Amino acid sequence: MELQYFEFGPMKIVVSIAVVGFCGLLGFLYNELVMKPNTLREILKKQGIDGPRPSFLLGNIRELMKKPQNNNNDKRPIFHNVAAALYPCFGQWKKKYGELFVFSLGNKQIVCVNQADVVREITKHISLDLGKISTQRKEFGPLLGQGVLTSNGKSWAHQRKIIAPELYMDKVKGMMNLITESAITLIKSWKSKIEAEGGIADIKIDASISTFSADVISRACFGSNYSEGQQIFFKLRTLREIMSKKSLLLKIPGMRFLPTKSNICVWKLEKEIYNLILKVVKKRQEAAHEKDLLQTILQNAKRSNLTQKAVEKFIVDNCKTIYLAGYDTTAASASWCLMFLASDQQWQDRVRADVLEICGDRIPDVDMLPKMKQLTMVIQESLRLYPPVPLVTREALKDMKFNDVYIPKGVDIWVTILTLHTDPEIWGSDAYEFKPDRFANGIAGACKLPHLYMPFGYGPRVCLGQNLAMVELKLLLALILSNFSFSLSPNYTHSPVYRLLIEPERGVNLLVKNL
Ligand code: HEM
Repeated sequence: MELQYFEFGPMKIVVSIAVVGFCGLLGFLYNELVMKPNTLREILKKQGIDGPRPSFLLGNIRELMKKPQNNNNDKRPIFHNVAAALYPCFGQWKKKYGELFVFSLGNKQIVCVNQADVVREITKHISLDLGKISTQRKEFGPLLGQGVLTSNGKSWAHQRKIIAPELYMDKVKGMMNLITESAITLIKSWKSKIEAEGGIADIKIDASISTFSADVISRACFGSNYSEGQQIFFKLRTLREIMSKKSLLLKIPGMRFLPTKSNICVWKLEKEIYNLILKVVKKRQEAAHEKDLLQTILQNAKRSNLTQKAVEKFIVDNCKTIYLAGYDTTAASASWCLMFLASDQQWQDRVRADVLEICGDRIPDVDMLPKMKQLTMVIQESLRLYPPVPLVTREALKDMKFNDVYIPKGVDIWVTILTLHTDPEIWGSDAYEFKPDRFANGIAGACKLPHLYMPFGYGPRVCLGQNLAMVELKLLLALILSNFSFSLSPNYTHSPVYRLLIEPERGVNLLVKNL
């Protein structure tokens, strides 16, 4: 037999590397998209946790995208079953597969939990093994970075320890003057509109509410003002809107560098936000300033042994988190509260009477806000029906057990706040109605299982800004109620939409007049 020698020229080396690389890629994709998801599904299925069959690559994305047929121009009655309007598939899956079911998004297996005892165990869990969506998941990277909202383990604990004290109630009390000034600017702008329109103005309130909440975050946390932070907020909102539509596509390497339909490139937007935040930081470093959140973040970054680039990233990611987490959430909540008060004249009168009794003609201060019980009830009810963050996610970073349910490492857990907040079994047959009275005896008196009311999330990762958010909401609403009376404008179209937050897609139009 003759031996044949195989000569390796440069071309053959390149081809061999390409073939080996291609086979490796196929193997990797097969493992990620078929083997791993199937193994996890089998483990869950053995415990009776079943769910809709995933389609290859995209999982159940097609079902999630299906919306009930509706024409947004229709003037339909306002109906508060937001979950059914946004994601009918969740209701169908729950009906078919029970309180715990699994579905897929790409290679991710997600267990949706509606079972009260399992939710309780999850909310009580404090170990670092139950993390947030993993930082390795690049699709959310441009928006959230690796700040306190998305990091896990010791890195999260370190960041939370730095940021949390800056948003404790005693610090928020110190922000009252700033918040009041921002709210008064809004009141003045509405008064000018009313005057210009001859005594009654049709106001699309969203822009002014957003400016208020952006101004508060900029001034209270970053010592700048809205006009300086305006570009950052605008670009972050654009990025959030893109991410809410394209998060799965952005998993594909290279997608961040391609322009989207509206000709915006995610990578460029991310870079611009990065540079804008660094500009605010640089300005701060040049000028001495009183201690606020930005100052605390800067001091801690300086003290660390990180490289210059890592220090910058630490600062930018955490500033981005606070700008993002604290801005649109509060604005959306205020808009929904005003929508409810405008559509229910009795409640508007009742809350106003309460506010006026407490404040008279004075501007509300820190001691007055806790006394506004009727207003608190309206905010709580609005956050129940329209929680701006409709689901809270976790990832099992290790194999975990909640009651008898075994969740293998790598599976995501979704607690869908929106469905828990409107479950007739928990809230009664009037679960979809606006009835703030249910909170007359606090959350414990409002429903059978109070731990399932969680507009600010739960456990060790509960919202850091809830004190600030409640003070902002109360102060703004109290000032609006004591200056104006208002009703829904004929131009209002009820249009809740999910863009990582539940917000009114077409805004909220009110007819406003001076009291
Ligand atoms: C009405 C307004 C707000 C709502 C409904 C809201 C809701 C939430 C929810 C549901 C979470 C997730 C909690 C979890 O995973 O269990 C969260 C986290 C967070 N929120 Fe808020 N939030 C609001 C306002 C704010 C404000 C004003 C700030 C800051 C100024 C803020 C900062 C944060 C931060 C930093 C986290 C991450 C906490 C962590 O992972 O350790 N939020 N928020």
